Amino acid sequence: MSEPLIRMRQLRKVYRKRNEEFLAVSDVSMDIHAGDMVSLVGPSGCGKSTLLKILAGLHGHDGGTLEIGGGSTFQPGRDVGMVFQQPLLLKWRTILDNVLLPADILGLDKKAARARALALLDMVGLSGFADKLPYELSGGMQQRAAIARALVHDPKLVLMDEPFGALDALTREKMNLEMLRIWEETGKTFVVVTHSIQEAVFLGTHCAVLTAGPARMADHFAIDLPAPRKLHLKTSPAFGQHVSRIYDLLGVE
Ligand SMILES: Nc1ncnc2c1ncn2[C@@H]1O[C@H](COP(=O)(O)OP(=O)(O)OP(=O)(O)O)[C@@H](O)[C@H]1O
Repeated sequence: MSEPLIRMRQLRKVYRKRNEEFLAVSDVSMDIHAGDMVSLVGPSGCGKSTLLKILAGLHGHDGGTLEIGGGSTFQPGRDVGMVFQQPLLLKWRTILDNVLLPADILGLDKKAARARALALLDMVGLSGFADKLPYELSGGMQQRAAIARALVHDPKLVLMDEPFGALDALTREKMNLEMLRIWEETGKTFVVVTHSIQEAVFLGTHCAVLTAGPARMADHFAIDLPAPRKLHLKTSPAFGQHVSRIYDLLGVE
């Protein structure tokens, strides 16, 4: 098998404030290969966002090893796209200009970036909305614009922190399907944090389960459900078995 895009071994993160120490992430070990869709699931406070921030280069780590790039150079600013729980669109910029923001910051060729942004807006189903302002779009549409923004500079790795947590249940299910389609079309590596065990199983080719108190990585396993995944898959015994496995790991009866 090819070298993983990300290799973590006994990764550990301690937050320090004056004399206090708080172990936020303990002994996380896993390989993530290019093209994987990895879901990170676990209870509130177990260190999911911390792990994402380490992968994004926003935080360092205190122990263990992290190798990103699979042998080639990897610059977090250039090679990572981020999606957050809220779309965080700039309200005075049009949707197109919001999507172009990373390209502007990185100083990419304007003409090529604009063409790519328009193609991405088309891919996320917002082709008629390039000139609108964020307030003219629904929450789900804004989050789709945020996904296009995360892809505009053609990153190798897309990190998503609870991307659909603020959406209603039905929109969230639709966005799950959209996201799987976008992931398949782009062929990129996605790491997605979620509180939802069902969402973790539905989206992931692999799932990492983290537990709190103490923070640790409980398991990391492949989710070998058939593609393309449709919502009815959630009623299948195989889907239920993966969900049960995560319930057991999290100690939920
Ligand atoms: N900058 C910080 N300084 C000190 N402690 C922090 C900091 N950021 C997070 N923590 C603590 O580290 C632990 C893990 O936080 P983190 O945000 O990674 O958890 P999470 O699993 O993403 O939680 P949630 O699902 O609620 O967003 C929490 O107990 C949190 O209080």
